[in-house]
Amino acid sequence: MSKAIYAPPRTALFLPASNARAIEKAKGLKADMVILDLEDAVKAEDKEAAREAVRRVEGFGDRPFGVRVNSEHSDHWKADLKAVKKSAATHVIVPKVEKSETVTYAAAYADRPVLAMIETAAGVMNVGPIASTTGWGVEMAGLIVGTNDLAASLKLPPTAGRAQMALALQLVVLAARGREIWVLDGVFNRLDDPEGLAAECAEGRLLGFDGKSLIHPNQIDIARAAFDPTESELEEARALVAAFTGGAERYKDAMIEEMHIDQAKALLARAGR
Ligand SMILES: CC(C)(COP(=O)(O)OP(=O)(O)OC[C@H]1O[C@@H](n2cnc3c(N)ncnc32)[C@H](O)[C@@H]1OP(=O)(O)O)[C@@H](O)C(=O)NCCC(=O)NCCSC(=O)C[C@H](O)C(=O)O
Ligand SMILES: [Mg+2]
Repeated sequence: MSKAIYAPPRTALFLPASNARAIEKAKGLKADMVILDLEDAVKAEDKEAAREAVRRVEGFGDRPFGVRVNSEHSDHWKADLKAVKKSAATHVIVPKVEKSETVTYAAAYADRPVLAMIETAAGVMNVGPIASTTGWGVEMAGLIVGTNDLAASLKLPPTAGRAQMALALQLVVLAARGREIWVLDGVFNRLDDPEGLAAECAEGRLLGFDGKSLIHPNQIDIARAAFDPTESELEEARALVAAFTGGAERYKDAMIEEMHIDQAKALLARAGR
């Protein structure tokens, strides 16, 4: 299968592969990536029909289209990977990854670039090798944090928040940046809390995530705005690039060097996507 090159998604919308209405709706939504779920969002009795839907969907225009399979410990693992192979999906999303071999297996069976979900303590402790999986035609596309399962795996009490998983989030970002692959933040469960979502997206961007995984259409615009550079960031980047002549220089009240210009150019390129 020929593989297109995509920019890292700011917004990756999950929806149950068993929900035909949501699949139709997603075609007209502005999420950068659409992910059909075969795992937690699909009831056991609907799994086969959901796989059939995955095989039938023609795609979502020129956007990346992922399918999340059930985990390697489930009875659905191989059937799901086979369905992905027969589908128009551009990526396979593998949940609860704890070792490189899982990525290798999924890549071989689904014949798609892999986004590995890191959502257990064991996955976090092994995230470096997982992000570095190579060989056997594996294309490691990126990492997604699964914050709900991670909270359960860490045995966090219901009152815990993101602060209590900060180290895990940062380890995932570090592993992805070390391999120059995508890294997406976990979902925000509260459907009617736009301020809370905006705050969590802003925090995710500050941590270095490329974008956020989403569960509802009303989350798309908020997440997209949070992960796009602001006008003042862009103005500052343009001014910095224009001012720089080389070496170490004073710019306003700070020292700038080549790496600051590279960062500014990357920001401008991101805005021009
Ligand atoms: C969470 C929901 C079950 C809420 O459903 P509902 O209350 O029915 O939504 P609304 O009535 O507000 O929907 C309004 C319209 O929008 C469409 N819709 C809703 N959600 C989606 C969606 N995700 N994609 C596309 N379209 C969507 C409805 O069909 C309505 O359309 P219309 O009929 O035209 O009015 C539901 O939002 C949902 O199922 N969300 C996705 C759930 C999911 O995929 N979960 C898996 C990913 S979560 C995850 O990965 C967690 C991770 O593993 C971890 O451990 O953290
Ligand atoms: Mg999960």
